[in-house]
Amino acid sequence: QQSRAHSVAVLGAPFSRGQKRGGVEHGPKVIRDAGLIERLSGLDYSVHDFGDLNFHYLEKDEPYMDVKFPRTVGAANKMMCGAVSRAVGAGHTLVMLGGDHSLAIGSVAGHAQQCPDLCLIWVDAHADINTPMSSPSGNLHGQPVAFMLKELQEKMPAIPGFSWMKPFLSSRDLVYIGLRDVDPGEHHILKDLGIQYFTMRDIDRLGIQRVMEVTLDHLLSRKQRPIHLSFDVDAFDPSLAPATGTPVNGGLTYREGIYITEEIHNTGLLSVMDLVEVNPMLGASPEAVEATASLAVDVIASCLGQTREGARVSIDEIPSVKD
Ligand SMILES: N[C@@H](CSCCS(N)(=O)=O)C(=O)O
Ligand SMILES: [Mn+2]
Ligand SMILES: [Mn+2]
Ligand SMILES: [Mn+2]
Repeated sequence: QQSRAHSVAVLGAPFSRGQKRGGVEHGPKVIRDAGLIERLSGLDYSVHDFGDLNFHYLEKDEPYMDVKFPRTVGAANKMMCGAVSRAVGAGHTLVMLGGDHSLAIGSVAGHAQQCPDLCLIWVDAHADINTPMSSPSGNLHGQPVAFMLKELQEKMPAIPGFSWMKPFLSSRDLVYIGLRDVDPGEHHILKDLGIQYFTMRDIDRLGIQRVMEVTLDHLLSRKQRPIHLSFDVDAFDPSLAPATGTPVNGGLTYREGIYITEEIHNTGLLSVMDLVEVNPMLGASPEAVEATASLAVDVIASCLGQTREGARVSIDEIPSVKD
């Protein structure tokens, strides 16, 4: 048996109140049903399935400054923060299964409690960096990054449910890949803060190999540090990942997405990853749901060392060809 060099923990986060479309709370189940644990068990990790967090949807949770379900989302992220901090503190590489992208607030905050020098790679069609004032929808799954950034602190009102956290991330420690649907307020923030981002146009111009080279150089050349990958399945083209809440045409190809995750694996620095926004109720057919969930499993497995060239095994592990 290969040495189990690392330990990976899987944590389900069945949560949907960062947006309005029901079903994304079933994301963890369909990703597990697509064989996630089995696939990870075949890699060089010991796999611990922590099951699903049990979130409470508060009955009374009136909008605040048009922000929807602030107290429910805030409480969910406080729970998420504690769970992620404990898992990383126990030495696990962590895979968080969403659930909507508002959960990244707690996931990255919990990771930062253990690894304050972490860097964040956000793979998404969207920037998810609206403030409560700039958000066109009031949905908190479009705002998580704004809650993390120290440079936005004076622009962020005190939202009920979020008094437990303080911004912890510097904008230089964040890179976006896959953007193609950015709101005006978000674009202003990206430019104002000088955040490094690669849109789908940049990927068309530079190619994914160069995008990853620049991304990893930007984040790691000064200092090697833990990587948090927050991967929204809607980064992929909707033809590949149809079962998601905010699909946008012209997304990542399968090969681009897998190249991103292979390069992140090869740094040896991946510490926490989120795989969010799989919504099985939004697939037009069972096949569409299965395709989206199976893609999520491929992305996670590739982050954790599954390769397209095959795994290195000792010769005596290869079943001899029976004559
Ligand atoms: N920018 C829009 C859409 S945000 C889409 C959120 S996600 N997590 O990327 O699906 C908004 O803020 O409502
Ligand atoms: Mn998105
Ligand atoms: Mn997102
Ligand atoms: Mn989405």
